Amino acid sequence: MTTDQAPSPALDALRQRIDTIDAELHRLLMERVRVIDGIVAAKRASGADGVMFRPDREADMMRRMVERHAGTLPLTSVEHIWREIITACTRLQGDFRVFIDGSADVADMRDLARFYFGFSVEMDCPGDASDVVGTVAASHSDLGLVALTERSEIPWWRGLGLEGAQIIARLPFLVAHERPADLDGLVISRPVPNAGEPDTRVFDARWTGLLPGSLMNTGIEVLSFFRTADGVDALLAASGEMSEADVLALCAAAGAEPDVIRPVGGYASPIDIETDSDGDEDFDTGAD
Ligand SMILES: O=C(O)C(=O)C[C@]1(C(=O)O)C=C[C@@H](O)C=C1
Repeated sequence: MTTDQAPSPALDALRQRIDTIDAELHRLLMERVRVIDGIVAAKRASGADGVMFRPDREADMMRRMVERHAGTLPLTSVEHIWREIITACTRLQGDFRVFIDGSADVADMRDLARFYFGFSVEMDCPGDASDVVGTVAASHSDLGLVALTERSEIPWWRGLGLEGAQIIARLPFLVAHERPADLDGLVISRPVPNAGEPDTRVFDARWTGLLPGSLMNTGIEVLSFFRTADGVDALLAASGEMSEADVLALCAAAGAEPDVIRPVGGYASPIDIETDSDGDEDFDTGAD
């Protein structure tokens, strides 16, 4: 049966070309999975266990994908297809679940989890962001997804630490004004074996007094903050090149003097796909 009233030889030829491309894509996917078998063996030989995600490697791959992309296929569609593939390839290395933050909008949170971790990953909602952190810390290789809000109802990041659950990625990775699955979120995991240096480091910082507006002018980003009775608990992001002492000094210069500052993870810098280095808008995100 054909869906076109008057199929033309030209249309037939184009469909044959599509069939050839689809068969080749499928063949390459199966070949990719055979390579993953080798990656599993290499990771085992190097003693890596637990979390199989390698966020720095994923970020590198995605950056190259953005650079080589051309044509009318929305970049976020390529991203989504690739996310499905990479999650399937990760699950072949060891099963994991994604624990989602129940304090965020459920539909937005599920969209975000599905977009980045695929349709077959098992999801669970243990409670709010603090419960996600605690559940991930107690797990072997599960991931957590926490929504990022400017002002937080709870200082959920207090449960993070470099030995337990920590921040490993920031979402969305491809930034555009309008895009699918656009909830701001952080991916939480137990330590990633042999992880490289992140572009951005994240700190739990606490001080007495107000949140100085000038803190943002120092190059430090306040990812989220919680007001305590006499001060502020903040989740701060700073360039990966800055040391803890640098961050402390910048905070002090802005008028906040943290009595606690702890590294709680880091992430690869998201890519703005609407503005390239020349300031041109040249990527189609699929937004209306
Ligand atoms: O390169 C790896 O370490 C892999 O596990 C492979 C792979 C992939 O499918 O490309 C899968 C998961 C990681 O997060 C990064 C990449």
